[in-house]
This record gives sequence, structure tokens and C-alpha cells, in this order.
Amino acid sequence: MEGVDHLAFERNKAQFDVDAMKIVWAGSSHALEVSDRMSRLVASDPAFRKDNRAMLGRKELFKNTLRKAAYALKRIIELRLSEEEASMLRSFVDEPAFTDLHWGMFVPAIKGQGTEEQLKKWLPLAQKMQIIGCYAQTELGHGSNVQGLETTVTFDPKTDEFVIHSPTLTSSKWWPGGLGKISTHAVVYGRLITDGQDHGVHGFIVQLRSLDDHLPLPGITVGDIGMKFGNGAYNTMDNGVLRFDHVRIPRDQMLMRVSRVTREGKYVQSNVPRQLVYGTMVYVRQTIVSDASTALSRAVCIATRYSAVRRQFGATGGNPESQVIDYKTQQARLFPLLASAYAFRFVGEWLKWLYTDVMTRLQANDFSTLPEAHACTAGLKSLTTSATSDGIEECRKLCGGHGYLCSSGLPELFAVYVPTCTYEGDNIVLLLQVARHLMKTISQLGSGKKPVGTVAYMGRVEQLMESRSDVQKAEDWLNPSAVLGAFEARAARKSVACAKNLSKFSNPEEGFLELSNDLVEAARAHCQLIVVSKFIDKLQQDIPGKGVKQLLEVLCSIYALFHLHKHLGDFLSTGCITSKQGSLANDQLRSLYSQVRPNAIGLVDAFNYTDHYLSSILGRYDGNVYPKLYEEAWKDPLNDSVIPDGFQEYIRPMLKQQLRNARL
Ligand SMILES: CCCCCCCCCCCCCCCCCCCCCC(=O)SCCNC(=O)CCNC(=O)[C@H](O)C(C)(C)COP(=O)(O)OP(=O)(O)OC[C@H]1O[C@@H](n2cnc3c(N)ncnc32)[C@H](O)[C@@H]1OP(=O)(O)O
Ligand SMILES: Cc1cc2nc3c(=O)[nH]c(=O)nc-3n(C[C@H](O)[C@H](O)[C@H](O)COP(=O)(O)OP(=O)(O)OC[C@H]3O[C@@H](n4cnc5c(N)ncnc54)[C@H](O)[C@@H]3O)c2cc1C
Repeated sequence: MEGVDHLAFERNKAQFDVDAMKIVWAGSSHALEVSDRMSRLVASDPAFRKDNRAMLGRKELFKNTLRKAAYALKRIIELRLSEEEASMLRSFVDEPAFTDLHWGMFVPAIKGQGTEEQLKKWLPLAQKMQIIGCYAQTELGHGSNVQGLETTVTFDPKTDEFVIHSPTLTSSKWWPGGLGKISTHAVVYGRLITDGQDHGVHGFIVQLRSLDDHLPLPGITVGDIGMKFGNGAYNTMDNGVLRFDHVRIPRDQMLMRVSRVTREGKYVQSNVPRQLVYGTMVYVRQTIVSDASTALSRAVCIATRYSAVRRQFGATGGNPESQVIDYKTQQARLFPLLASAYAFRFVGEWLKWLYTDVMTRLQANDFSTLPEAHACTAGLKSLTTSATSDGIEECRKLCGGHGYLCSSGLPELFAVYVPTCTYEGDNIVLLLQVARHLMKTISQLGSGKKPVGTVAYMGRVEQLMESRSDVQKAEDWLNPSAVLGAFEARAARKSVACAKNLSKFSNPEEGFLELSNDLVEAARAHCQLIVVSKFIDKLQQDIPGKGVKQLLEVLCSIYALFHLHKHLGDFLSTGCITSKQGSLANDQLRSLYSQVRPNAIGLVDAFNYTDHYLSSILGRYDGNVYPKLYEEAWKDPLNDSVIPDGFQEYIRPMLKQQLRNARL
């Protein structure tokens, strides 16, 4: 039935102020107002239609993306949108495009690694989109190992230029988004060579295509690397390949904040740490953590609404069948994902604060918090994207067969999302970075260096090695200090065990390789502790609105106790809790799921997503699923004709032949 809210009875069950929760989710009333306005602006404009993407061929799909990107910019200018509004509008257009890399990596790379003069020259061009840029780091042969890049950038003192060259096939740039067909410029990473000396990897601004006819400049070979996972999905992006044949650029196009080359060809390092060359990755990893909560909440919103609509089994005495959301197994799979979406939101908020703080310190030449920023962004990027990818797939299964239809929105969301586990740093490689940070922290404990920030708990390592949980009954697990105590002890003990094992190796690097599985587990335990502790910190704030804080407390406990249950082996084997305490946590979880149940629809409504943004029949706000699914099926091009193309050509003769054979 059109116009009827099939989920109204569920909405009436909510025991909290959904509008107040919307503000918490958005971050502030202002952020909610802007995101609400921008999402409606996009949803109400047919030019931003996206429900046909899975049906389009690559060329048509790509052309459509270019049209939308140009149209979005036109609307941004016409409506005089602020930077915040423009960025929100782009995110609600919800289609991976070259603009993501332009705004998300090219501009930040210049901002972070350019000198004042370079900023003055390049930023206005990029901000007005008079040039379009991408981030060309990865090569065919090397992605994770940045120091292994092979592209050479050799200074020629005779002409005051750099000569960029791809000496091998494996040195071809491979993957950069926006590079394949659109970018006019790139920040290219290559090995800087002066006077025969290799100074390692540095960034350079390179023009790739003519601003007149868009043709590649002499010496440049560039193109798209081909179709990627899933229909539609990330194929709206022109990930590219790029080769240089002795291409010359002026010396002042080396990004020179970290180090520079003088007119005479002398290599000079500034007082800024070398690692700042990796700064753009730190920035993007931080944005990816916030985006994880968005992607997971979309999937959870779809699965929760559909689980309330869907009924199977259990009809008694003329009553309808049970809603699948009432099955305890459905709740135990769905509600931890709902809790994770909120947990990632808050840890994302905190990470943004940390990043801003580090940037402010860098301006004042205080580099002390850079290692912490690297470890946190790397670890949380890894943890949240892995959990979100798995979570989207779980939501598909939670929707049964219909979840496999493109019209559920879940296949495309999954296909677009999964590369986050790989890009901006492979998730295992990043956890190993966290492990290095943890091992370094432990090795410095003896020297009296007090660990700070997210590793501060290591300062209490002796106490944490001895501590025992004092939980006696299920409700004791609702106490934040009980949860924190268990997560801190587990993380500390796993790290200390690794450090002890490492010390048995005469060659630490060999030990690190041999113990890398244990190190990854220790890093994961540390990152889960950060998520739990930042959720708990969030609850210390004043959070207005009837029942809002209470429900967030429930979600926080679910996030923590679900992980305690999932990793029970860890908690037991490290002796942080007893098996009795583990089963009490499980009892408490069941009770928490029951508390979420009446509020589930309200909690996903609080994400404030439009039907356009969700792009899912199963997740429709009004729950009117079946008529719309039925209607949608008839829109498939296969149903344009009763008899499909190919039938007369292949199947009819085959049928006839088989009939003839049978008669013989
Ligand atoms: C109106 C206007 C409106 C405007 C609005 C604007 C709106 C904007 C809207 C757009 C929205 C945004 C969306 C974005 C789009 C996303 C698309 C995604 C595309 C994806 C892009 C990519 O995919 S792009 C390539 C990423 N490719 C990697 O990710 C390689 C990983 N590989 C490594 O990252 C290194 O290779 C690896 C392993 C660390 C080893 O590094 P290594 O070899 O040097 O070796 P070591 O491990 O020895 O490290 C040596 C020492 O460096 C320390 N350190 C290492 N990293 C550090 C770091 N980052 N910061 C600090 N310190 C660091 C370490 O801790 C050691 O420290 P210490 O010596 O003190 O111990
Ligand atoms: C959709 C998409 C978009 C991208 N966009 C860009 C872009 O705009 N610009 C850009 O420059 N790049 C981009 N990339 C490239 C991306 O950053 C790299 O693919 C990524 O960093 C992983 O590197 P790799 O491909 O070399 O993986 P590999 O390192 O080859 O990984 C292969 C396997 O080896 C394992 N492994 C590697 N090293 C270690 C180790 N030390 N210890 C243990 N295991 C290890 C990994 O865990 C993984 O299982 C993009 C990639 C994708 C998929």
C-alpha cells in the first residue's frame, strides 16, 4: 500500500527521543541540519538517480559519473554552498568518482607536503578545479612497500629540471583513482636521485594531460586498468596505469616541505620528520574510519528494517508469523553490528580530534604525537574496515534470499566497500605497524619513558599482568571499569607475551617475521581496547534527550561484551577473566539484546538516511517491501520482451533437435 508506514507500529515502540539521537549521530544540531538539507537536495534531484547503475555497461556508467560530477559542481556554485555543504552534497551523491581523489588526496598531499609558495601556486588551481589531480603512489610491483617504489626522479642541474622515468614494467603506476581517464595532474611518488645518489621516495606535482585537448603530454602513457569487482560499484572510478619516458618537470614541482633540492642540486632536509611524506595517508586513514560507521550503518539500517518486515514461521491461533527480528539468533547477529556502527562513529569523531591536534602541533614544530597518530589511524582503519566489510556481508545474509538482489542495495555496497581493506594500506600490513609501536612502547618502559595517549595503560603493565576481574554477577559487566579492566589486561598481556617471545631472537627483525601472527592479534586487541574506551569516554559527556544516553550505554555494553564473547579464548588464555565470568558476560548480552529490540527501528532511523541514499527496497523507510520488489523485477531489461534475445538463435534449434532425437 502506497503512503502507508508499515513500520509505524515499530516506531511507536521506541523508548527514546529519536530526534535527539539524530543529533548525537550527526555530531551536532548544525551538522544534522546541513546533512539533512544536502541529502534531501540530492534525493529530490532526478539528475542524481543511481538505481540503474548495476544495469549499465562500463562506458555508459563512467559517462554518467562524469555528468553527475560536473552537475554537482554546477549546483555547488549556483547554490553558493560552503565547503562543508559541498563536501556533504558530494558524499550524498554516493558514487565513487575522480573527485574523491582530487579532494581527498591530491589537495591534502599538496597542503601537507607543499611549501607556502607551492600552496599559493597550486591550491587555488585545484580548489577552483581548473586542474584535476590524483595520488599516484602505488606501482604494478609495489603497493605496501612504499620504499620499494621504482619510478626514478633524477635532477638535471643543466636545465634545473627533474627527469621522471619508469625504468621497468613493474615501475608502472597502477591503481591510482582518477588517473585512468580524467586527471590533468598527479602527485607522483618516486625515488629522488641527485648526483647519482638515491634519497628515497618523495612526492612531485606532475602534469599528465594537456589543459587544451586533454591528450597525454609527450613521454606519458596513461590509461584505465580495467573492470573491477561487481557490477556498477567501483567501476565508476577510472583507476589507472601510468608510465613515464624521461618526462621533464621544473625543479619547483618537487613537494618541498620535508626536504628540497637546491638550484645546485644539493639535497637539503628540513627539521620536519621524513615520515611526513606519508602524511596524506594518515589523513585519509582518519577519514576512512568515519566512513566505516557510515557504510556499516547503511547496511544495518537495511537489515534492521527488513528484519522487522519479514515474517517466517510461528503463526499461532490466527496470529501472524513471527517477525524475523524477534529470533534471538537474528538479534545476536544484527545488534552487535548496530552497536559497532555507533562505536565506529564515536571513535571516528575522536580520531578526527586527534588528527586535528597533531596538525596543530606540527605547525608549531612539535612532532611528538606523530607516532601515536600513525599507530591509531593505521590500527583503527584496519579494525573498522575489516569489521564493516564483514558486517555488510552479514547484513546480506540477515536479509535471506532477497539480500542477494541488487535492489536490496547490499551487493553494491559490499562491492564498493571491500577494497577499503586493501587501499590506503593493507589491513594486515597496518596492524603490523601498530604492533611495532606497541613493542617499541614496551621496550622503552624500562628507560622510564612514560607511555602516553592510547598506550598510557602500558604504564600500569605490572598491575595489569596481575589483575583479576572482580565480576560476580551478570550485571557487574555493565560497569565500565569492569569492561575496561578486562580489555586493558588482555591487550597488555598479549603485547607483553609477544615482547617476551621477541626477546628470545638474536635478530629482532627475524623474530618479528616469525611472530607476526601473534603480533597482529596483539595489535587487534589494542585497537579493540581503543574503540571500547572511546565509546566509554563519549558516555561521560552530557548527552541530552529522553533515554538517549541509556540506550547508548546499552550499545556500548553490547559492543564490548560481544567482543569479549567472540574472543573469549584470548580473555581466558591470558587469565584476565574466568570461564564463569565469561558465561556471565554472555548472560548479560542476552538481556541487552532484549533492551535494544523495541528500539531497533528508532536506532536506525536516527541515522537519518533518505531512501535515495540507502538505495534499497528492503531498507525503505515505509517498510513497503513486497509490492516494490515485485514492481522492480519488471524493470529489468531482460523483461523488456517476453522472449529473450538468443532464444530463437540458440535454444529453439536445440529444443527442436532434442525433440527430433526423441522421436527417432
Ligand atoms: C568547495 C570545496 C569543497 C571541499 C571538500 C573536500 C571534501 C573531501 C571529500 C573526500 C573524502 C575522502 C575520501 C578519500 C577517498 C578515498 C579513496 C581511497 C583511494 C585509496 C588511495 C590509496 O590507496 S593511496 C596508496 C596507499 N598506500 C599505502 O597505504 C601503502 C602502505 N604502506 C605504508 O604506508 C608504508 O610503506 C609502511 C607499511 C608504513 C612501511 O613504511 P616504511 O617502509 O617506511 O617502514 P617502517 O615500517 O620501518 O617505518 C619507518 C618509520 O616510519 C613510521 N611511519 C610509517 N608510516 C608512517 C606514517 N604514515 N606516519 C607517520 N609515521 C609513519 C614508522 O612507525 C617507523 O617509525 P620508527 O622508525 O620510529 O619506528
Ligand atoms: C580500489 C583501489 C583503489 C586504489 N587507489 C589508489 C590510489 O588512488 N593511489 C595509489 O597510489 N594506490 C591506490 N591503490 C593501491 C593500494 O593502496 C594498494 O593496493 C595497497 O596499499 C596494498 O598494496 P599491494 O597491492 O601492494 O598489496 P600487497 O602488499 O602485494 O599485498 C598482498 C598480500 O601480501 C600481504 N603482505 C604484504 N606485505 C606484508 C608483510 N610485510 N607482512 C605480512 N603480509 C604482507 C598482504 O597482507 C596481502 O595479503 C588502490 C587500490 C585499490 C584496490
